[in-house]
Amino acid sequence: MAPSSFKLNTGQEIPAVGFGTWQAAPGEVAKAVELAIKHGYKLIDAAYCYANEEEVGQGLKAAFDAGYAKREDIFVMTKVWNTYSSRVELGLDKSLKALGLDYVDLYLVHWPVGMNPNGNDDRFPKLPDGSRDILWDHDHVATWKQMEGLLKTGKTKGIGVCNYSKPYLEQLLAKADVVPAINQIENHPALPQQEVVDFCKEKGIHIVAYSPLGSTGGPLLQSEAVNKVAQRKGVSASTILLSYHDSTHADDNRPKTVARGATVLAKSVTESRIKANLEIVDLDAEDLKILNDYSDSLVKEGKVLRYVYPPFGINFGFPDKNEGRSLPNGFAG
Ligand SMILES: NC(=O)C1=CN([C@@H]2O[C@H](COP(=O)(O)OP(=O)(O)OC[C@H]3O[C@@H](n4cnc5c(N)ncnc54)[C@H](OP(=O)(O)O)[C@@H]3O)[C@@H](O)[C@H]2O)C=CC1
Ligand SMILES: O=C[C@H](O)[C@@H](O)[C@@H](O)[C@H](O)C(=O)O
Repeated sequence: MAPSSFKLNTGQEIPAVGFGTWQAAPGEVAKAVELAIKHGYKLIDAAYCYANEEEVGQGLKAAFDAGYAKREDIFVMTKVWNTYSSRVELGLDKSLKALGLDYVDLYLVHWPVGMNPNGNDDRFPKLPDGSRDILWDHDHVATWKQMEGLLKTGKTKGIGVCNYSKPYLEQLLAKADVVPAINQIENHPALPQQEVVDFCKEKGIHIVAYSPLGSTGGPLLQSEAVNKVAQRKGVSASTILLSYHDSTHADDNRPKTVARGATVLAKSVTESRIKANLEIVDLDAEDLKILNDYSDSLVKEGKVLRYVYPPFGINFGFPDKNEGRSLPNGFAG
């Protein structure tokens, strides 16, 4: 049986399946969050950068007012955006105000990068040539030190990161007093990211997989390997892509490689999909072999599919993206 939650290194329980809010447009995200909680989601993922936290907050309030859940039963996480990387408490205060909450369950670094806090836009400052206004001397470890300071404020119960590769995590852990509770990364059979997944497991950092369907429009739903498993199981391709993360050792005889034991976040503003995405099935060794063979072949051919890679121009240390400039305390190359 797939687990319904995982224990973090903070002692908190994080649900196995969560609800994403990126690109959920104003006008639809409040209802989507309310419906998600109504149908049983216990984890909501937000971010300052999504510019829709106020509506996410309205959805939370509507769900609480309707009695679908209590605040303490819902795990809420949000993220500090890059223009706030040197003022993380201000970033958190703004998110809490927008969400209408007095604490979040996890506060995350969204990307290990700083962007000009005094640039021409609050979220996406640009230079005259149209490129992002990056702080090239930004030290992502200094941001983490500020994150650690938040724990004593009571405004967040835990802290974590997103989009950290193994080399970046090594830099962070060398100077950290608090090990991140989670690393939220793009993860699916077409981007297994085994290097960072294994490293996180070794360090007690829980993986939260984003864009499990391949992000906008769910392109991975067309994958042949995924559909083959879906047919074997008599379920939809989306159920397979979501179950891929949650599968653990129901049966200890399974090869270790099948146990990802990660939390997965899926986004939808469509009620039928919101409901359907809660369905998790147990994948057996043969199912996982089909998916893992697909992953292995993409890795071997250098053809993994990374759908979310914003144009920062920075080398974040992911093996499939060895390009861009390095940051101090970042990827050494
Ligand atoms: N930390 C980070 O940097 C990142 C975090 N995230 C988080 O992860 C969440 C999930 O990732 P996201 O990139 O949104 O992409 P997903 O992989 O969740 O895919 C979302 C897309 O798939 C569609 N969809 C959802 N369910 C189904 C279904 N059952 N059948 C067919 N289509 C479906 C949605 O359409 P529709 O809504 O129209 O139904 C939408 O177009 C984000 O919303 C965000 O919270 C994501 C990216 C980066
Ligand atoms: O969380 C989702 C993604 O990371 C998203 O926040 C970024 O891709 C952002 O839109 C950007 O362009 O930098």
